[in-house]
Amino acid sequence: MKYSESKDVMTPSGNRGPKTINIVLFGIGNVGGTLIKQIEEAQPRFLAKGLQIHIPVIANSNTAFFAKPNAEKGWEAGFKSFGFPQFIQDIFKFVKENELKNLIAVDATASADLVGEYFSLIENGFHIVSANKIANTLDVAFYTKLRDTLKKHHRRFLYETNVGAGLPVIETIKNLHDSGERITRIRGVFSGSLSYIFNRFSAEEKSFADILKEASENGYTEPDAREDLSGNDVARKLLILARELDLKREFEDVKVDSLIPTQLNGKTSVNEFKRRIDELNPTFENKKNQQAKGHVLRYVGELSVTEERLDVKLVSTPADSPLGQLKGADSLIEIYSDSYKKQPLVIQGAGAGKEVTARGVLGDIVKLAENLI
Ligand SMILES: NC(=O)C1=CN([C@@H]2O[C@H](COP(=O)(O)OP(=O)(O)OC[C@H]3O[C@@H](n4cnc5c(N)ncnc54)[C@H](O)[C@@H]3O)[C@@H](O)[C@H]2O)C=CC1
Ligand SMILES: N[C@@H](CC=O)C(=O)O
Repeated sequence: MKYSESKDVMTPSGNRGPKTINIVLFGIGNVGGTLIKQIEEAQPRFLAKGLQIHIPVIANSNTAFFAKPNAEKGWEAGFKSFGFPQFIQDIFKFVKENELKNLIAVDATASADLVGEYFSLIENGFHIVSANKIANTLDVAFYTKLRDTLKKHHRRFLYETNVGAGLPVIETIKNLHDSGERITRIRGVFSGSLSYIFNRFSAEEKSFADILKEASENGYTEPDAREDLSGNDVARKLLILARELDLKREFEDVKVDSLIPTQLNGKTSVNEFKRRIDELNPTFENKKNQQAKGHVLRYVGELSVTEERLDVKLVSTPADSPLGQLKGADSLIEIYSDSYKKQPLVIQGAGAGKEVTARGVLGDIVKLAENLI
């Protein structure tokens, strides 16, 4: 498994060649697959700015593909024909043998197992960019240990897409907080998939189950849509923001109203859940019909920083309110602070979707690359 990347060569004008970043990509579903496409398309622009992004290793849950240099185009065929069973130790061996530098592991999975490998990735020289929210929502002991390990090995971990997909939510909140602003409350629609579902369900005569299926087909839901419907995904987002604000809260501290009816909760497998998805319909038809006139359903998260309270719930809100007017898979996040007391700072836009999320991941990669030599 030899991979000879184009080395840092001198150009005829005497300038150094482009700075090369080596990505090991875990997950080639909606986000990972789109990320490869976006990197290929943006490569000429990166090169013009002196940056070259290679993806020498592409892995899904069971296969790893060790690519040839500059051969990312058409990686799917290579992946199928020349993929190896995926073992993290083989990836470490490969990057070592090929002396690959500026290593970034991109986690575009929803896998807890991969998060378990973050420490060995860091110890083997990788920075991490993650769309996966799990590492930031395990217990505080794990959260702290991860940051201590990153510090010890001088590695970075960027995860802007954990909240609001491609929207600059974490960055904005972090900038405010780090500059001494006292954030008091963050509230809004944090789930792109549930925004899409309730925006349409409130306005159309289509069944809840049918709209949910379309949300999954569009790549808005989690790989297991029950993560969205249970409220876990929004709870994770609130917890991530709370921790950015130095609140040492645990996942169990988030008060969540699950949208999964009791008979489908708990022990159903993903496949059984999909088979019985129509059982969701009566519950949501009732909720829709029991509202006051001119009201719509929205699934809302609220972090009250001053009270250290995290709540996730379904509300009925006037159709002409800011949340009531949401369209598509938009998120709307209101940030209240000492400077934004009466009128919140508002971030709004697509809160899910493979294009916006992959672009957000690529944004983190480029940001990280700026600080590499
Ligand atoms: N789809 C969206 O709009 C957004 C997704 N995200 C996050 O991005 C992540 C990926 O989402 P999607 O691409 O929609 O999911 P997906 O289900 O389309 O793709 C997941 C991929 O991960 C792979 N995978 C699973 N376990 C793995 C492992 N141990 N090692 C390597 N690969 C593994 C699967 O084989 C699959 O290729 C999730 O954590 C999700 O929460 C974040 C923001 C928005
Ligand atoms: N499933 C999530 C995707 C982004 O995090 C959502 O619906 O918001």
